[in-house]
Amino acid sequence: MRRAGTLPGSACSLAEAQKTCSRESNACIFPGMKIDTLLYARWILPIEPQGVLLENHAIAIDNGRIEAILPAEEAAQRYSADTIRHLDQHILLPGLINLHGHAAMTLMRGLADDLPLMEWLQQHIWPAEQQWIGKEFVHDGSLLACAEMLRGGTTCFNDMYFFPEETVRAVEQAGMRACVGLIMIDFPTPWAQNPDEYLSKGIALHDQLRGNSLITTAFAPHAPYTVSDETLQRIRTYAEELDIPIHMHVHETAHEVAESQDRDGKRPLQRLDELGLLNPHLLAVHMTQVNPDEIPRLAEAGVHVVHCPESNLKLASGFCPVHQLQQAGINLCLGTDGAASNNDLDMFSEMHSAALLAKAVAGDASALPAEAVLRMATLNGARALGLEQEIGSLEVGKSADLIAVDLGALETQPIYHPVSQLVYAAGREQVTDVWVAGRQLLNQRELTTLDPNAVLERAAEWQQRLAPLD
Ligand SMILES: CSC[C@H]1O[C@@H](n2cnc3c(O)ncnc32)[C@H](O)[C@@H]1O
Ligand SMILES: [Zn+2]
Repeated sequence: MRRAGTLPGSACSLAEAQKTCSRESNACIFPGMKIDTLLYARWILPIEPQGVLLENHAIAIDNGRIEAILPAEEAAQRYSADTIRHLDQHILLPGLINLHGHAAMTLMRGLADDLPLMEWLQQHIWPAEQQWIGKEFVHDGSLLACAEMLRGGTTCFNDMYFFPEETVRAVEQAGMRACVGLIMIDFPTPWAQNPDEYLSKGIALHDQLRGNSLITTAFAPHAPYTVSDETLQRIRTYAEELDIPIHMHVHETAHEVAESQDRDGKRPLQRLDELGLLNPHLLAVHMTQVNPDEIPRLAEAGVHVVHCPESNLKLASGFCPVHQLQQAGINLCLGTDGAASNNDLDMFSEMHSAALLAKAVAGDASALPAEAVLRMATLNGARALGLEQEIGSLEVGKSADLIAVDLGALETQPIYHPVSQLVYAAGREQVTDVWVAGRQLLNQRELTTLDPNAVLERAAEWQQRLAPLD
């Protein structure tokens, strides 16, 4: 790991200033340039360039974007700001990106535990969804999810759930960033009755969100076992036309693969390949059942794999071979899945679990080191969502989506390697501050956009409705 002063911006010559600053004029060379926010931090982990950790640097933020990253002394000379923070025992890093979840399912947290996937879905979750989901449910559950994610350092999430316009409403209230799923499942639900209705509602939402700087869309066919060939082909065509991702549960369990072999005489991945879905639009979630001969095909096709270690462990779904996938050059991302199968939306514990599990599965203690898992939880996720130019790393010109983590707590002392502390020792409660597009959404652990008491009240009401306590 290289340290200190390796990013542009460490010297204040005009040439450097022009490289460092996003503004076109040479205004940066005048001391005291006015910006919105100046964050001094003990450490900054930009993620890109890889291997860089800056010490005693500052991030200048203006108009929602990263204006400069530079040594603290230079920042003090160069900028004045409306908001200045001294984060003396903190590390600043990009906001975490949760690449798979069902936000509204926070309201089903703990409703049905200790069951395998299909029993959990068919006997508990789907019947509860048929009875309870609606606009209010999805809005309230999504708001609870946004509050939980923000307090845990997640600034962006990729979602798949019914009534996605209500998830959008919650995300807008929270001020977060999200990619909402245009869902598809081959049975009628309170959201839509048939594939045509699912598709037309999804495309209408996509049209409505055009130009939204924080919320994007992806097609979200539920899984190979719940969506027909015909519908998958339509989705492939639309995804290419609109240039948006396809977010899907794939090869989650051995049962899914065996059933597909019985029904179609082929594994789901082969079926998806024949339908033309193995391409860089596809975000294949779970992937616990992967044959060695499928890996080169996934790599060649540019498929992104979303690893959800805790949900896979809890549902006993299996183990995703992350080390092998990574060695093949596949873009690996990280997701929590919904709170009904995890049972939290904690990307810190997800990183911890991913790093440990990868070593056990590969039988190799060097598999998935801390820096690699942080990249999965940030830049790789941004890449899968087509947002690599905007978020995922702290780079000049990118959106100021970042978090501060206090490493001063006794749980993360002493500090030999801050990056190791983040993955192997820190907890989400050490996230103190969160910004999305330069706007502060968590300030010293206080949510700035959401009222936690109101969110809690609604969650308690839903719990009464779903399963009244005696
Ligand atoms: C079409 S909306 C999403 C749909 O997916 C269900 N779901 C939640 N978690 C999982 C999982 O791990 N595998 C498969 N399906 C899952 C959720 O309850 C909704 O019905
Ligand atoms: Zn899921």
